[in-house]
Amino acid sequence: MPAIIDKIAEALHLHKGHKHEETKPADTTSTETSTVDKPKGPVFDFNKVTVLFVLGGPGAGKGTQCANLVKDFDFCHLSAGDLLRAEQNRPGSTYGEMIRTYIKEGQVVPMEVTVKLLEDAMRASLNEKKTGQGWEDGKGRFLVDGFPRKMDQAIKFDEEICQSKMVLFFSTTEEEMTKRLLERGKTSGREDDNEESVRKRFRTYKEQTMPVIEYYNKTGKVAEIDASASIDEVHEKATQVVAKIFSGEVTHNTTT
Ligand SMILES: Nc1ncnc2c1ncn2[C@@H]1O[C@H](COP(=O)(O)OP(=O)(O)OP(=O)(O)O)[C@@H](O)[C@H]1O
Ligand SMILES: O=c1ccn([C@@H]2O[C@H](COP(=O)(O)O)[C@@H](O)[C@H]2O)c(=O)[nH]1
Repeated sequence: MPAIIDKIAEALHLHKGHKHEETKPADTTSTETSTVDKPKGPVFDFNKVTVLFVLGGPGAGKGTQCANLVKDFDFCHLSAGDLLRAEQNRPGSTYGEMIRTYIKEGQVVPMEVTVKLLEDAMRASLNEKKTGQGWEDGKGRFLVDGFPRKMDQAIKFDEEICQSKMVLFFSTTEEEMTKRLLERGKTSGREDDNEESVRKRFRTYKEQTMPVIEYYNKTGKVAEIDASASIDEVHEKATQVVAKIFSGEVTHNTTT
């Protein structure tokens, strides 16, 4: 493990038996109770916890559409970028400066940090005992937005946190995404909504995130949604796709 990852893992207590030593919501996790000599499996049970990954290029409209889908389907929306920005700004965080640098450079933060933030947020949400569709009997449903950005994150999350059900892939042209990001940059205050960072984010997207989408495409889990139209039109398409995923009508790759 490279030194920085080691340091991160140590501070996150990842060297000490990982999830099997942590408090878990009793009925959403795998069945093991002992902390030793057990085969590692996902922390959360796929049969109770539904995870839809939400991918697409920078500025494709992932966050916008997630906010709409939350209202339609009672999802818990977890944006990996938002969790990282919150950690960056948390007083006393060991990783604040490191996260700031990675985000400004459009690079993917070492996966241990992001996966841990997501796991903690999922656990907190499940322990909150939300009400609404899909939250009865210890169940839960999550839109994990802007994640996984890189193959190592995809494998780690599916194997150790929760097997994802499908990927919502919002696609549009780089030209349209750039236009949206630079417009957003006028008011967002985000340190990466400027021309230089946007260029770097697109490079990372092509080199590291597109292979993740290709990987899930090969495993038949990608629902591609054309995100070029207006927010309302894309929302309409996304709602139909998610409804079909929940009804079992969509179980393999689709394009809308
Ligand atoms: N269909 C759309 N048409 C026009 N503008 C849009 C559309 N969808 C989103 N936008 C706008 O584009 C900008 C980027 O959208 P959003 O933040 O949802 O993208 P994102 O994919 O989550 O971006 P990032 O990956 O950078 O976080 C926002 O200002 C949003 O209002
Ligand atoms: O899994 C992730 C997700 C995000 N990042 C970093 O955050 C920024 C911003 O992400 P948005 O989804 O656009 O809000 C991204 O460019 C990465 O630097 C990450 O490292 N890992």
